[in-house]
Amino acid sequence: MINSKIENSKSVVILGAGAWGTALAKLARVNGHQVRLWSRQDSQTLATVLQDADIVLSAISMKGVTDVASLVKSCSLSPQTIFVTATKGLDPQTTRTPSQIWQAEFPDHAVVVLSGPNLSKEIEQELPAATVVASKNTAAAEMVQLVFSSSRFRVYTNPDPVGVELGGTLKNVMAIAAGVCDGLHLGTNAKAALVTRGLTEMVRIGNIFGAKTETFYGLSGLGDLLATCNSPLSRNYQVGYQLASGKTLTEILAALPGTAEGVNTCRVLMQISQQQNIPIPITEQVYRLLEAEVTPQEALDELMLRDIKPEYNL
Ligand SMILES: NC(=O)c1ccc[n+]([C@@H]2O[C@H](COP(=O)([O-])OP(=O)(O)OC[C@H]3O[C@@H](n4cnc5c(N)ncnc54)[C@H](O)[C@@H]3O)[C@@H](O)[C@H]2O)c1
Ligand SMILES: O=P(O)(O)OC[C@H](O)CO
Repeated sequence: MINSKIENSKSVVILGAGAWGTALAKLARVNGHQVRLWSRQDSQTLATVLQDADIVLSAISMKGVTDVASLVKSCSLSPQTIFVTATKGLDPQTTRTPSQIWQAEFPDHAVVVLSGPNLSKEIEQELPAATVVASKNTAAAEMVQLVFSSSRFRVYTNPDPVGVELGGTLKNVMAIAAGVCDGLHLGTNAKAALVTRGLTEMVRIGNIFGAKTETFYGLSGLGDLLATCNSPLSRNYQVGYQLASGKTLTEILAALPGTAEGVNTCRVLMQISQQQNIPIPITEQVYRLLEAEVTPQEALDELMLRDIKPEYNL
């Protein structure tokens, strides 16, 4: 039995009033919590909004996370305030994840990652969904679990924050590839191969960050990969689908509602792959396509004609 319609109502501040911040605000409000939604256009100062916050949840696009985290640092907060990050991206300057940025700014606070197969339009329509909240601080993750759990939003805890965070981040690049695959009408076999080999590539990158392999087989990895690679509601999938139809990236992004984080993530992953010398062939072809160095058909041919090899390096 979920007891999240708490006697003990929490004060939740959500930073970022875009599609995801707004959907998460609604979920916490339905459970009886006091929710304040802040965006950079807000007439109230951030310091006023943050007063007495039990939970500060960031649903800011990756490009704003570093600036907003340092803005929050200039405000006064209780030492018990829990930070939650729901951003799915990587910092292009440092290659850090959003939780690593928040934890570096607030080393004495608990930081929780929230990530899963959560297309915000479906959640706004009150369709059932599940997600994961992950932290090294189990009590903090359990508090966030209670705040958001309901009969239509099932929240699991997990002790591998970076693994949970990277599942949601890395699948965005695969969703661009899946959109291309569907846009080219390559069929179900091709899509299954792409998603499965994509997951192998996600695990390879995740292990460099210290993420656990098994985390990628859960909701935040495989789960979000399946949702995003199969739904036209995904902005990342839309980028790939429209690239396959011959549009340029500039044209696509100009008309896209909201953020497609996979574009920036793909560029950051290329830096990591060069520094660490790890093979990420699908990501590399998505990168070359985004940079207009190859056509969708050429990217496909490059992938199909790579050296043949065993499925696993045992
Ligand atoms: N929409 C979804 O279905 C969904 C689901 C799960 C996770 N996410 C992730 O959540 C994040 C936000 O996605 P979204 O769909 O809400 O995007 P969005 O484009 O609808 O909203 C982004 C928000 O970030 C804010 N922002 C951007 N740059 C900023 C800056 N420099 N300073 C302050 N604020 C800034 C914008 O004002 C806006 O409020 C992304 O990382 C996305 O991957 C989205
Ligand atoms: O619209 P996208 O591609 O950013 O995907 C949204 C969420 O990450 C799905 O879980």
